[in-house]
Amino acid sequence: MSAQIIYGKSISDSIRQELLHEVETFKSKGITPGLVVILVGEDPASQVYVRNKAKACEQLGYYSEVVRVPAETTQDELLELIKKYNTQENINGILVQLPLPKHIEEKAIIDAISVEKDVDGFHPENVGNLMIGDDALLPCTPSGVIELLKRTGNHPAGKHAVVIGRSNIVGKPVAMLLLRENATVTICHSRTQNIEEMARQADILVVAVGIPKLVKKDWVKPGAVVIDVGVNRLPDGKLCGDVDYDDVLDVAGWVTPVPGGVGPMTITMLMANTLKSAKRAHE
Ligand SMILES: NC(=O)C1=CN([C@@H]2O[C@H](COP(=O)(O)OP(=O)(O)OC[C@H]3O[C@@H](n4cnc5c(N)ncnc54)[C@H](OP(=O)(O)O)[C@@H]3O)[C@@H](O)[C@H]2O)C=CC1
Ligand SMILES: Nc1nc(=O)c2c([nH]1)NC[C@@H]1CN(c3ccc(C(=O)N[C@@H](CCC(=O)O)C(=O)O)cc3)C=[N+]21
Ligand SMILES: [Mg+2]
Repeated sequence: MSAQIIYGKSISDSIRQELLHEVETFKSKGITPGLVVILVGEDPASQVYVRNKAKACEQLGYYSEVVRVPAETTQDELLELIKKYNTQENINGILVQLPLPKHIEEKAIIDAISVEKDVDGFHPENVGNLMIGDDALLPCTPSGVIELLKRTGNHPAGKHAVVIGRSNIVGKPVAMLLLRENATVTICHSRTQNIEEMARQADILVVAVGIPKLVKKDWVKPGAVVIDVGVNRLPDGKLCGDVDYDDVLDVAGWVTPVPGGVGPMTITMLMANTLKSAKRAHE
């Protein structure tokens, strides 16, 4: 038996097609969604994401700006830039690429982005609304994971979901969304004991750690759905996930590849959030 592959790229393409129809209706009223991506410094990995985001904007006919500022930019300068885009009417979404250089306090930057334009869903008010279950701008990678599950018929309700990783960007919010979808959720992290055994209890295993090929076949319950959020650049320049894809292939029921799994969904959910924000701005 071999796992079914969850082609995030093609699911992402069909969601973009759905979005395109909505965008066209919206644009016929003379309104264009706008996104700005702010990139501090020259991190080559970030450059790729930024390029993919700009490409998605072009594909959907959004207005898009990419602002590149040097790594030495001060926190105050960055705050000024955010303030400008908070009030700029043709911009509905502001994304500041993380991580930021060490001299800039991430929290201060995230707090400064207006809640309505926080298309990453990282602002404390959006995080709070996610916890409470109110309609919020949801973080892109976590909501992309939920879409992948639902669109492959792997509905989380009643399932045991194990999330490995507890970052504010991925692990914690994906756990919260799975809970919202009525899964029973376990969160594992670097201090978890017997992590393999924990993972093996999962009907749905979501891995967001940042260690190449950490998860092997003995971490996976036969038939489980394995969602690999990890994007790691190997020394040879290739991308790989946090899951040893080839190893788990004959144990898992479903598995996402890297690249072509969660990554494209993240960008698509960003586009969806930007449209949502644009619609709200014109209600
Ligand atoms: N596909 C996409 O769109 C995206 C992909 N990513 C990728 O996902 C991965 C995770 O990103 P992010 O959440 O930001 O990473 P962080 O480094 O912020 O968090 C990593 C988490 O993994 C935990 N961890 C570290 N080592 C182990 C271990 N040996 N066993 C169990 N848990 C461990 C940490 O635990 P502790 O809290 O105890 O330190 C932490 O909670 C990265 O590869 C990143 O590139 C990220 C965002 C979007
Ligand atoms: N404010 C902020 N928001 C983010 O959402 C954010 C961030 N900062 N910092 C970095 C992480 C990482 N991330 C990815 C997005 C897309 C792909 C992606 O498109 N991946 C493609 C391949 C891309 C490639 O070739 O490198 C794939 O997996 O198929 C990967 C990773 C968003 N992040
Ligand atoms: Mg991090």
